[in-house]
Amino acid sequence: MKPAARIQSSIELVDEILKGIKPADTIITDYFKIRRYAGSKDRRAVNDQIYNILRNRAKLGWLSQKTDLDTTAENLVFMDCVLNDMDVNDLFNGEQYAPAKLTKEQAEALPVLAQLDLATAPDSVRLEYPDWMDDDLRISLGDDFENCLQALNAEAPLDLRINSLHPDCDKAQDLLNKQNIDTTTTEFSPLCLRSAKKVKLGGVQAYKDGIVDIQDEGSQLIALLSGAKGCDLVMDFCAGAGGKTLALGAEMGNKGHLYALDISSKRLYKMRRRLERAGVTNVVLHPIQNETDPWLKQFENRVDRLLIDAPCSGVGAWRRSPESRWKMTPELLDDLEGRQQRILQNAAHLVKLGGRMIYATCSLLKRENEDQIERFLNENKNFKLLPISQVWAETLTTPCPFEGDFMSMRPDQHQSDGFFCAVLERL
Ligand SMILES: C[S@@+](CC[C@H](N)C(=O)[O-])C[C@H]1O[C@@H](n2cnc3c(N)ncnc32)[C@H](O)[C@@H]1O
Repeated sequence: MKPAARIQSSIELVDEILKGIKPADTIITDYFKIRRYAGSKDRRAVNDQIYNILRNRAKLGWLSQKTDLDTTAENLVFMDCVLNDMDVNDLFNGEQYAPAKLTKEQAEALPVLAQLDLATAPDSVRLEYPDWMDDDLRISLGDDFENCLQALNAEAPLDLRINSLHPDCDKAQDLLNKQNIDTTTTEFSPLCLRSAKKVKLGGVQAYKDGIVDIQDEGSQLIALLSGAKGCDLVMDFCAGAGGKTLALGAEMGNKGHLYALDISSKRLYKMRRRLERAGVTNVVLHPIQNETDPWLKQFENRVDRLLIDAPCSGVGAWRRSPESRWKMTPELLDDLEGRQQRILQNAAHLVKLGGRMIYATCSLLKRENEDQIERFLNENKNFKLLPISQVWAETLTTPCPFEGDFMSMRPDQHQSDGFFCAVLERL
């Protein structure tokens, strides 16, 4: 593809992504599936530009206000090209497969764009977060506010979890290496291999054979801290498509019973193929209506480990889906907070005496994390919070980086996505 044709592809894709119907990566994959003429370099160039635009949405919005350009796909791509010193007069040339010639407004914007200094933009623009989250983010991130938000807007590495159930698990890194996938081990999860480069895993044998699966290091740690090893009855209450269920099943060595529940049967049943590939056989998939589903009654006071990987704002995963930050609203966040409270409150009775409830989110907001635990403990004197260093020492061999009660993984400090975890024991 000629450079101008790549720009035209970016415009078409951004236009589709702005509709907000499907996730960006799905839209990009589908787009290139039917455009076989695009080579891997073309795809990479377009992909990089799209993600650059998604990571700089607030900045491009601010520039569009200053230049009186509407935030259409054409204008966003145009401004991205200008910011990256591309020759827009050459690229926007109106030829076949290329973008239309520069409009009068775009041409007039060029000298204005050259003068604008993004460093003078408000924090929410510079650091790419919704303005309404300003107080919550400052309260939650404290002195790390700037560093953490910058890290949340950077490209994420690919984290893989070694499947300890597989007989070749010790060879995982070598097997990946043989397919030219360089990985490093990480500091906290003994099962994590990290690749700095994006890799399409579909054709990778170690992935197809279930020796590794995709899982961020922070998410791996939550499964390990759950301490499911040796337990008879473990429940993954918000199992989704099974990221943590797979890891819990491996920890249990396929012994005992692992119930994976979710209100979305569609998401839950997506797990089947992953379970098969990983050779996890002790899982029962069960969709529930909600946290008060009568089916749950049979498990009252019986569960050894109850993992609540609660629905949340996903702030900690912003670097993986940069566009998600603009989909959250104050109303949605209030609603999520209510749901988190209800799930904690209604599922807690399932835990047996001496059993543990593990509450986790991929959020960094205090109101979804520490505040939820504080509220729950105030209302439920039959639970106590275990210091995370104690739980870590029981379940992991790596040094615990946390001194307080909670695990709080952050991209700026631990190079993982943002994850929170608290472990409570039933008294
Ligand atoms: C953070 S996601 C789970 C991710 C998953 N555990 C993983 O590791 O891949 C939260 C899940 O909670 C589910 N959920 C929301 N409300 C729920 C409820 N009341 N009871 C059970 N699951 C619920 C959502 O459908 C969603 O799949």
